[in-house]
Amino acid sequence: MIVIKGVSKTFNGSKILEDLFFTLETGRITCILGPSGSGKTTTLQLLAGLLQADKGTISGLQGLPISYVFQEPRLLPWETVEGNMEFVLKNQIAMPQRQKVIECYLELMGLTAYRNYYPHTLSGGMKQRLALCRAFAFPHQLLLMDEPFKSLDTPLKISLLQEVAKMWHINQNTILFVTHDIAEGLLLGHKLLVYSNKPTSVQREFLLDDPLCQRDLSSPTLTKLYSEITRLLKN
Ligand SMILES: Nc1ncnc2c1ncn2[C@@H]1O[C@H](COP(=O)(O)OP(=O)(O)OP(=O)(O)O)[C@@H](O)[C@H]1O
Repeated sequence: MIVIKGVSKTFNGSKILEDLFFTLETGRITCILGPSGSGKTTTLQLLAGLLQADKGTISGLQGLPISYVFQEPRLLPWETVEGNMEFVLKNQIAMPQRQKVIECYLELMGLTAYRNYYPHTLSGGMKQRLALCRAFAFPHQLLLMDEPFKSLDTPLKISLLQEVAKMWHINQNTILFVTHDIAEGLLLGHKLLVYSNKPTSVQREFLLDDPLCQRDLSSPTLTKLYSEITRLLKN
C-alpha cells in the first residue's frame, strides 16, 4: 500500500496542494477527479519522484518500478510500433518472453496489424493506444496515468477504457490515474478521490466494488454517483 500523508506543495508562493491524505491499495485502480489546475499532474509528479513535497510523506514507494503514461503519447518517431515496444522492454525482459509480451499487448490493443507502422502514420487515438500498451507491458508495480484519454472522442474513449481494463486484468497492478472526466473514473476506478479547489485536498472518497467489466454508466448507482460528484466538483 502507498500512503500519502499530509502532503503540501507550493509553486512561486501559490499553494496548490494542502495537507493531502490518501492511500493507494495494492492491485487496485485509484482515480483522482478534479478541476483543471487543482494539482492532479503535480500529485503524479510527486509520486514519480519528479517533484519533492514541501511537507508530508509518501511511503510504500521505495524501489517500486513505476510506469508513467503522459497526456501526450511521447513515442519515438524513428521507431515502428513494435520498435517502440522493444525499446522500453529490451533491458527488462529477455527473449523469447519479450516477443510474447509485445504480441500479447499489441493484440489486446488492436495494434497487431500496425506493428510496422511509424508513429507519424498513426491516428492520435492509435498513438495513445501504443503509449498505453508500452506502459502496461513495462514491468511495473505502480502505473501513473495522466489524463490518457483526454484527446479522444467518446465512443473511442469507451472502447479504450474497456481495453485498458483488460490489460489491468493481466497483472492487476496498482494504478493511479487522473482525469477531469467523471465517466472515466466511474468506468475504471475502484476508488475515486474527488479533489477540492485550490489549495487542494481530498474532499470525498468513493469506493466502487463492481467488477470493471460490469460497469454501466446508465445504472442507477453510477447515475447517482455521477450527479453527486458533479455537485462536489461545482462547489
Ligand atoms: N513546475 C511548476 N512551476 C510553477 N507552477 C506550476 C508547476 N507545475 C504546476 N504548476 C501550477 O500548479 C497548478 C496545478 O497544476 P497541475 O498541472 O498539477 O494541475 P492539473 O489539475 O493537472 O491541471 P489540468 O487538469 O489542467 O492538467 C497550476 O496552477 C500550475 O500552473
